[in-house]
Amino acid sequence: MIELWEATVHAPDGAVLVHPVTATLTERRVAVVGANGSGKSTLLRLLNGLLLPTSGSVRVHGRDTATDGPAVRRDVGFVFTDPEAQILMPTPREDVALSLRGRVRRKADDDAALAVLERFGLAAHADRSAHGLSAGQKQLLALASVLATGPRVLVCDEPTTLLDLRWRTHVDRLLADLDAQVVTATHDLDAARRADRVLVVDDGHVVHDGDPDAGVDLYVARMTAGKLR
Ligand SMILES: Nc1ncnc2c1ncn2[C@@H]1O[C@H](COP(=O)(O)OP(=O)(O)OP(=O)(O)O)[C@@H](O)[C@H]1O
Repeated sequence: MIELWEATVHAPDGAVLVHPVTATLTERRVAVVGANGSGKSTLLRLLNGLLLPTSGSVRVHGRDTATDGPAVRRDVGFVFTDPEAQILMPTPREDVALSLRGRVRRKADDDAALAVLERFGLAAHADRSAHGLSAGQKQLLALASVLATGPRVLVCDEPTTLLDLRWRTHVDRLLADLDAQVVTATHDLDAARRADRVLVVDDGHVVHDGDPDAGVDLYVARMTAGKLR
């Protein structure tokens, strides 16, 4: 469960990037939609304490991101739009194994890492350079490594943007089947309609919070009518 109470984000120059948001997210699948630069990523970064609200609070499973950041981040996995930001090791196998084992290296984890990579179509690349992967493969690796940590909540910032149709479908299914709560910022409106709850962000304001179809319809109407703030 994620609880935002009057959570607000100001830029250093005082501009309001996220206007006060109060919401209790209990649904398993929550989608966040909005135009480029509307504040989706900023809102998502609040959810694991990557960014702290400048006023108000954010709690995950009862823990405040401001006072209990490390514990929150153990529970909340975050998949960035740019996979380069989270590939830490030279090869895919090592990257996933690091997530599985923490700091102690064990052969069993290297084998388990290969099984994880298999699920993401990356087994053949397990021992090649992670930075030599294609953009879509890097996105799959970033997702595989985060899922290997077994998060209770997964926050994804446009996780399928770089993927071809086959892998987008695969990742959509995989996310749908996870036990973890998943909060996703997405420009894929069909995926947003399949969520349990949709938040629409417009110029830092949450202008809809609730029914997915109504939210996506509102977003499309605002975009096509040019009624962005
Ligand atoms: N540290 C910061 N200082 C000033 N402005 C910022 C800062 N971080 C983000 N912004 C601005 O806040 C706004 C929202 O950015 P954000 O990345 O949250 O948008 P987004 O909805 O995720 O966009 P996209 O769909 O393009 O990824 C943008 O105008 C961005 O330039």
